[in-house]
Amino acid sequence: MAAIYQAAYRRAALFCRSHSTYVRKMRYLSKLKEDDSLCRQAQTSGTFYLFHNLSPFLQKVGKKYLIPQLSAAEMKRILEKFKETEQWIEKSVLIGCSDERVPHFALDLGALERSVIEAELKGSFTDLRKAFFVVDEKDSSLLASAQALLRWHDSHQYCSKTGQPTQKNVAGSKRVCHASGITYYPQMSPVVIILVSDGSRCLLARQPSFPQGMYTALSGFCDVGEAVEEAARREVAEEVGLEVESLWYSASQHWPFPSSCLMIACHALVRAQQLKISMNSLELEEARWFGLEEIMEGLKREPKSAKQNNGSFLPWFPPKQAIAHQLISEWVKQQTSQPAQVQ
Ligand SMILES: NC(=O)C1=CN([C@@H]2O[C@H](COP(=O)(O)OP(=O)(O)OC[C@H]3O[C@@H](n4cnc5c(N)ncnc54)[C@H](OP(=O)(O)O)[C@@H]3O)[C@@H](O)[C@H]2O)C=CC1
Ligand SMILES: [Mg+2]
Repeated sequence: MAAIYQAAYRRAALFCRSHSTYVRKMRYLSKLKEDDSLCRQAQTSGTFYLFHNLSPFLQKVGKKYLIPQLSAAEMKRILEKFKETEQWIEKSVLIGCSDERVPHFALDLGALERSVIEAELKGSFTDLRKAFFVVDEKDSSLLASAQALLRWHDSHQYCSKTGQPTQKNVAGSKRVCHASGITYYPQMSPVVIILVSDGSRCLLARQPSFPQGMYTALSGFCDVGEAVEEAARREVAEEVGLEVESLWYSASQHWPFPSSCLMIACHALVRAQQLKISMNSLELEEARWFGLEEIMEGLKREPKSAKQNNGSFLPWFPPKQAIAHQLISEWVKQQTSQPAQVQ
C-alpha cells in the first residue's frame, strides 16, 4: 500500500515539476468539468462571484470598482440569512481558478432580495454595460465570460427536441436532456470585425443606435458555413459596397453585448480603383474615410468632450476594452512606423 502511495506521490511530484503553472491550471479545470464529484468538492473550497439577474456584484473602494470573491463559508452565511440551503451552490458555474488552483465559480442570486444582499455585502449589483468598463481589464473579461455562461444556462433550461428539462453538470460546462440523450454546450456567435484601409486612410462607420459621435470598424455575424475570410469580404461588400483585396488577422475577443459573440478582428485593404463608398443605409447611418490625423485626435477624445457648442459631435472611438480600439491603434502604428533604413 505504501509503495502504491509513494508511486502516486512521485507521479504527482513529477507532474508538478514538469508542467508550468498554466498547464497545471488548465488540466485541473478540465478535470473539474469532467468529474462531477471532484467539482462538487471544489465548491466547498472555492470562491464565488455573485450576480443578480445577470448583473455582477461590485464594491466601490475609493475610486476603484472591485469584484469581491466570497468564500464558501460566506456564501453559506448569506444563504442562511435568507433561510436558503447550501443546495443553492449547485446552481453555480465554474469560471476559472487561481494559480494556486483555488476554483472560481459564478452564481446568480436573482431569486433573492437584491437590496438585502447589497446591504449585507456593502456593494451593488451593477448592469454589465457599466461594470464592464469600470473594473480592471482582466476583471472585465472574467465578468463577461461569467455572465455569458450564466445567461446560457438561464435560457437553455429545456431540450429543444423533447421539451423536457435539461440538467447541468456540476461545473456548468454542458447541459443534458436525459429523455433524448442530447448534450448541449454553451455557444458563442462568431462575428467578424474589419478595419478597412485604402493604404493611407481607414474606414469607420456608425449605426443609428450608437452614442452620438462614436464611429467604429465594420462588423457582422458569420453566416452558417462561412469561413472568416468569406464573412469579412461579404460584410464589407454588403455594408459599404467595396471589394476586399487582402485581409489579415489581428486578434479575437469575447464580447458580451448583446449576448456572447466571438469577435474575430481583421485588417483589410481594398482595391485602390474603387474607393467610393456605397453605404447600406438599412444597417448604417454613416460610413466614411478617416485620415491619420483625424484618427489620432479621435483616439484622444473622451465621449464627454466630443459635443461642440453648435450641438454637433466630433468623432470618438470605442474604449480600449473593445477590440475595435485595438484595430484602430494598430492601424495608427502601421501608418506611423518608419520603414527600416537601408544601410
Ligand atoms: N467589441 C467591439 O469592438 C465591437 C463589437 N461589436 C459587436 O458585433 C456584433 C455584430 O455587430 P453588427 O455589425 O450589428 O452585426 P450585423 O452587421 O451582422 O447586423 C446585425 C443584425 O444581424 C442579426 N443578428 C443578430 N444576432 C445574430 C446572430 N447571433 N447571428 C446572426 N445574425 C444575427 C440581427 O438582424 P435582425 O434583427 O434583422 O434579425 C441584427 O440586427 C454586435 O454584437 C456588436 O455589439 C461591433 C463593433 C465593435
Ligand atoms: Mg454590421
